[in-house]
Amino acid sequence: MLLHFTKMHGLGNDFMVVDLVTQRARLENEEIRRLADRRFGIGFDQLLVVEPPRDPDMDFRYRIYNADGSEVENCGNGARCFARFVLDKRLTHKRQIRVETAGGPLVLDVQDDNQVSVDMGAPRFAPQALPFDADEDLLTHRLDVDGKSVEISVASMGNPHAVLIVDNTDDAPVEHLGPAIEAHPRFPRRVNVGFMQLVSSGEIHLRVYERGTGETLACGTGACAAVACGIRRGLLSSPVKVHLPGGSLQIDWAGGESHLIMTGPAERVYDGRIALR
Ligand SMILES: N[C@@H](CCC[C@H](N)C(=O)O)C(=O)O
Repeated sequence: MLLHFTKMHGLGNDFMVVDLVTQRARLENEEIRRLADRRFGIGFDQLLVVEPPRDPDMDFRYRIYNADGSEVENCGNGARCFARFVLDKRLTHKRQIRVETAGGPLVLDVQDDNQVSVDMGAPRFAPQALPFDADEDLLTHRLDVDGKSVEISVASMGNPHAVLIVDNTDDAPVEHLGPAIEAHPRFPRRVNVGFMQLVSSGEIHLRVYERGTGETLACGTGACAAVACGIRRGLLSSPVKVHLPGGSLQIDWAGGESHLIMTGPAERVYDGRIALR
């Protein structure tokens, strides 16, 4: 069968977006890995699937798969592309869209300048929220990696994040520490790893080694987690501009149980069809 899809990106974090409201398909793990391959397939960091909601108070169900085929709880850059996609494909006329994800509900707001703001919910720092093997909810934790002790903060944005502060993201040890922390036994469901350089109380540089994908040009939930950890530690104050290799996002967060708002662009690249095996 031929599956219609749209290739999109949010700051270079790229997606294959598939409408399973008007099409039928079974996308198994092996098929997703084949489609994600940048030489033998379409190539993407995440596959985003639009499904009808199971909860009548929601507009859609938003499902997310990493390039390695694993299904995950949340994707921030993907959420902005999801909103553009359902409007462009006329699956809704609403500019405020409520979606259910495996990590909880999200509210997506498409603005007049085509920027999309996403209510990402409240960050959670308790180790069991990720999960992370630690006795207490601390601002920072020590983690032994390859015989060295590194300082991390942890946060869940529906999906799990570890955040390290580095002097300069340009020469941060992303390729070495990223995979080692992603697969660290204290993170039983693996983790996304952010490397944050503080520029001022309202500006950071960030690189993210994503669980199930590797380093991407931008990670929306990673930006939210880094800002939440920075504000909680008293190092940042809202709003914070986050500069990622693919571009910049704005994150607003008043702290505590308040919801974090992420604002940034969402771009369509092309529409296509591909034969499924
Ligand atoms: N690119 C994303 C995050 C995608 C999921 C992540 N790799 C995970 O496994 O949790 C974003 O923009 O948030």
